[in-house]
Amino acid sequence: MRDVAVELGGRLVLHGADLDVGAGELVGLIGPNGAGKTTLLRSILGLVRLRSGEVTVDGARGRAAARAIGYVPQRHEFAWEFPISVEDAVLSGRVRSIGWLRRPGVVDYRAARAALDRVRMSHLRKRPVGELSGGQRQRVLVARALALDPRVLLLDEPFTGLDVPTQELLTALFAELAQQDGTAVLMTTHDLVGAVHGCTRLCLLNRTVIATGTPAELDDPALWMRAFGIAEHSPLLTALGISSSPRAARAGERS
Ligand SMILES: Nc1ncnc2c1ncn2[C@@H]1O[C@H](COP(=O)(O)OP(=O)(O)OP(=O)(O)O)[C@@H](O)[C@H]1O
Repeated sequence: MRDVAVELGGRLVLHGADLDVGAGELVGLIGPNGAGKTTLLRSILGLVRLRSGEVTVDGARGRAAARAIGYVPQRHEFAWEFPISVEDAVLSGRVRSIGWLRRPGVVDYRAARAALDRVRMSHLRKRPVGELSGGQRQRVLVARALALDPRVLLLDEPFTGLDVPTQELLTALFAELAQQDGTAVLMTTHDLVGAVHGCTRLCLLNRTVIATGTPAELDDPALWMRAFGIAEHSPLLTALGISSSPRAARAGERS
């Protein structure tokens, strides 16, 4: 993503945003409410018009770029009242490959089962999606995104409202997808402590990219204060284990 600006409702919600996510990386996209995290993901998916700048995914631009991407939206964005089974919901993630009017074939069912296995949901594959708990729904959305074996995985707040075992299951899965499968994973989250411990790299966003770097490289309170608008002695810095004396070296900081 190079110098991306997005205007929504007449307001500039993202400007000058530069970000690279490489194969095998698990990048945490973090920032306060309204920072533009979802908008940034949507701009990668080609769902919002860029006012300026460009996004390329695996060499492709615009909607063509979306072919390489598996997307997990926020849970409330999916139509859970739709009368379909878990398996059908996951198969809907393969619609680009199956085609809208075709019936899924053996290959499609096999891929859906494999994706459900990865989130430990195979035993519920015949269950109507409307009967699932919040954590089970989240796992279905992840399986749906994995059904086409994407090279890039975009996750919008995947941990919201999940219990600790489900969080741990998904955290391990995202790490495995990055490290073993070489998937490029970009995830928005408000679980900052989890992001610091689980991500290979972080991107601090507040309408623009404030800084990117490994958690160790972002050990500078000034960056977090700028991104989150917090004070020098905020408990957040203590919780993240970031000392309150600014460092001279500011890895990846933009002027
Ligand atoms: N369709 C829209 N029309 C106008 N403004 C919008 C639209 N969608 C989002 N915005 C505005 O864009 C800004 C960024 O929103 P976005 O949802 O990307 O933030 P976010 O970082 O994901 O926030 P949160 O952490 O609260 O989910 C916000 O000020 C929001 O009000």
